[in-house]
Amino acid sequence: MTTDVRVLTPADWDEWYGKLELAFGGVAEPAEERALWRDLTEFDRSLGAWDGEECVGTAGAFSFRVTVPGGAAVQAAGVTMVSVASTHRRRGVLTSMMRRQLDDVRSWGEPLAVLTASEPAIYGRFGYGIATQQLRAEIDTTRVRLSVPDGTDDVRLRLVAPDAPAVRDACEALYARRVPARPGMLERRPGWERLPLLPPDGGGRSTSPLQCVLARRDGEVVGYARYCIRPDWDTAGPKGTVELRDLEALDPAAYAALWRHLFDIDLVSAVKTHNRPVDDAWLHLVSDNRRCAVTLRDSLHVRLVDVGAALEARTYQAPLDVVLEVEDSFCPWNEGRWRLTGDTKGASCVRTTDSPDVRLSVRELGAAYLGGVSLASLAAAGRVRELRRGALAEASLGFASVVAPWLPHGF
Ligand SMILES: CC(=O)SCCNC(=O)CCNC(=O)[C@H](O)C(C)(C)COP(=O)(O)OP(=O)(O)OC[C@H]1O[C@@H](n2cnc3c(N)ncnc32)[C@H](O)[C@@H]1OP(=O)(O)O
Repeated sequence: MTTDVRVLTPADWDEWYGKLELAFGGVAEPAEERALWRDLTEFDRSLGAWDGEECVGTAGAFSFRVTVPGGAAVQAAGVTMVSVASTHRRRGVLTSMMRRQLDDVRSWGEPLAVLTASEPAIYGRFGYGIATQQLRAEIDTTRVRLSVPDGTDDVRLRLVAPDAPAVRDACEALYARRVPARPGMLERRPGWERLPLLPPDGGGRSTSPLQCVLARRDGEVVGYARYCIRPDWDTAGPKGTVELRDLEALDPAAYAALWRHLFDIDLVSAVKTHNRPVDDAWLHLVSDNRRCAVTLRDSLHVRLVDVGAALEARTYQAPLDVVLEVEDSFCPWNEGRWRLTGDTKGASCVRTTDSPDVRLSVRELGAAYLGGVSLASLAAAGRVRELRRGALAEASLGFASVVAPWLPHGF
């Protein structure tokens, strides 16, 4: 079998996207969501694998800018919409698309590729490491109490229509202010503001439409939460759930006021959240974390496409001067020794022939890159080797991030 991997044209999008849907089980997406993904598709960055006239593989790449430790926004290819037809699986079609895509990303001068995986086992072989986790929780609000900080009562909350242009713009402006504060967050380019406004549950009738509460202090918007309500009843009475989509706030009082609102809604007994940072502050406001059913799941996978540029683009929490010996069989241009020096102000990462201090593969570098996975813990798993005593601690401290990296939404 020979497949031809080529750039997607608008005329082929319907077949291409149909094949993607089929590979994910064949349940058609709601029309609004499908239309959004079509509008967001960057055709010249998307690939199809063709067996004659038939599309048998898909892979897209959005143009993202992702926050890295230190607050810079770094260009990244947001790898997405990857699939191979069930008739053509396990014959190397994905591998050929990943080969072409990473070569393309390199030629575009983007130091990073990032993705979220349908299954975490797929992408390590291509040099992606799991860099962020998402925290999921189902909080029993009949038993768990919140302690809120001073000033919470000064925050005024209003229920508003989430898609009213002024509301949407206020939420986007606040989101944009939050982006540099946390590694892993994505700048939202025009069009992407539609993503958090998609109807919950595909517009089905088992949940409420999306609701939005805006937090204001002295007239200024200081936070927002968007959620829906899934009502439920049993013989004992109401037991609905608040399903939180997103929540951003500029300060602790606004943040606490929004969470208190979610806890206080009548006729519900749980707040469910499927994607929060692992260091989210509500974990310290609750009276009983055992009744919050917290779980973690892998989220953003990071691939350093240009090791030197990527490591220079971020800052380091503690001064470091280490020689990294990098293995990268899939992108051999990264292989070899790199001297990384840096601190909180900036960094340099250049080729060297000096003796290596730490040996690791590009996958481990990707995992550690945003500061949420410690090089020391990877070393404890045998995935990073310390070759100079003290170098591992130096590198681990330097790479760590003060706030946990987090990807706020899928793509
Ligand atoms: C970023 C995103 O869009 S994530 C979405 C990914 N897509 C899906 O999950 C949709 C359903 N699945 C599929 O479409 C396909 O099975 C894919 C894309 C996951 C894999 O495509 P294939 O063409 O079969 O992969 P390919 O033949 O190139 O496999 C390369 C290697 O990956 C391995 N591999 C492929 N899929 C998986 C998997 N799901 N889990 C673990 N290993 C896998 C193969 O065994 C092979 O290993 P080897 O090199 O040791 O022999």
